[in-house]
Amino acid sequence: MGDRVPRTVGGRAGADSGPAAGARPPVITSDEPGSFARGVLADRHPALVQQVRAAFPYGRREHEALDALLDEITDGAVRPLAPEDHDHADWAAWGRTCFGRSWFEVPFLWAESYFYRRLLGAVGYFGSLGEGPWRGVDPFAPFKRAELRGDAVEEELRALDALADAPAAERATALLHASLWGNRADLGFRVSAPERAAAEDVVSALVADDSASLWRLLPVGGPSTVAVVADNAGRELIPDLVLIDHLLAHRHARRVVLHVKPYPYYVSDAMTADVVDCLRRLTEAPGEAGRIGGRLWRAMGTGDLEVRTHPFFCAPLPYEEMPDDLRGEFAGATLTVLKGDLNYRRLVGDRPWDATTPFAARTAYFPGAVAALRTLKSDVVVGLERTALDTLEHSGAAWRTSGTHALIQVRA
Ligand SMILES: O=P(O)(O)OC[C@H]1O[C@](O)(CO)[C@@H](O)[C@@H]1O
Repeated sequence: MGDRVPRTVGGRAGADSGPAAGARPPVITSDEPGSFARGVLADRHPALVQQVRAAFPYGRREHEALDALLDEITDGAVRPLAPEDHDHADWAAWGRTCFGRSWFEVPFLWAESYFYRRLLGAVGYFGSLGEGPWRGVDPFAPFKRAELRGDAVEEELRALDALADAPAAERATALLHASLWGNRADLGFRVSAPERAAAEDVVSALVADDSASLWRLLPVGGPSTVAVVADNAGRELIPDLVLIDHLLAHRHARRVVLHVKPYPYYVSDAMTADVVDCLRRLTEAPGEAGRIGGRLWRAMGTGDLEVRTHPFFCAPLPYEEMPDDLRGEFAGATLTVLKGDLNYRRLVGDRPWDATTPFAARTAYFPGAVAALRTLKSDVVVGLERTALDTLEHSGAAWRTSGTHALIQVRA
């Protein structure tokens, strides 16, 4: 990993120092029985190891490494990367306070992020000493591919025809909501919680909706550059791309920069290869979807749409600790849109905040206007009205983690 990702702050992954640390609740860990975080580490991660193992004809070396990882994440202590690993120094700094401890005791966000790094290592994604037959083979590609070819995507693409002639404002709202709810289609979320995936049938609700502020920041014909920090590929990235096309075609933005992950992460997170797959899926579709795909393909060629990546997107750190080059990048955007649950946790901090803490206060450090589009799939949330919060808390539903609720929050 590059030197552009801060290393000196690594200790903070396990501690509570840093700017304005005073009033912060402690970072979430996974040691509380029955907690959401514990379920992810105790159930979801082991299930994912087995799914990846079953999806490829890996050799003995990869199977042994997966066995060792499974033992470590269920019963063992967190082990560091091997000294010869390309990113050993980064993780040595970020994990300084975590190695040797139980996976359940260290910060949840750190443990998840490091789990994905270790899983990639076990299946040889980074090769050994720059070599290796499984180098660069995305272990999650079969799941992403199946989703992209599935009936749900087919139907969603067909539905674009009906929207093509809708008034611009109606279309804008529909596409913003499609991008928002696309975040519920997250393959990691489905690994051990099919009952949650079935929550698609449940009537969904917005717990905060600052969409009017979002559109105010992007007046038609303005010189705006919009940064979109993508989350999942497939069923989320397709509506993200359709929204981006709308921003460009209706002149809400002159330019869009789409930020993706540099390597496979949290199962279905989008990388450049996934953007290409989605664009192909769009261009090969009939009707409006195909036209949108064609426009986006051309926008890539002219630079109106640019795809970028940065090692920080796979770092176990909050955005508050982003490196200067990324800070500069976001500072230059009219608006940065962060998609998804993990980006939200990294944006506001992975801590059990009082849910009425103002979103603007938690994101004041962010360089420029920022919007979060997220379905709620973990405990962290801020920016709620007291009455809305009380109603949710009294509902008895798992509204924070089940993906049935969503939010659009904006800090101008
Ligand atoms: O794809 P998203 O929306 O970032 O969601 C990923 C989420 O999945 C989990 O890994 C498990 O639910 C969360 O910890 C994380 O926030």
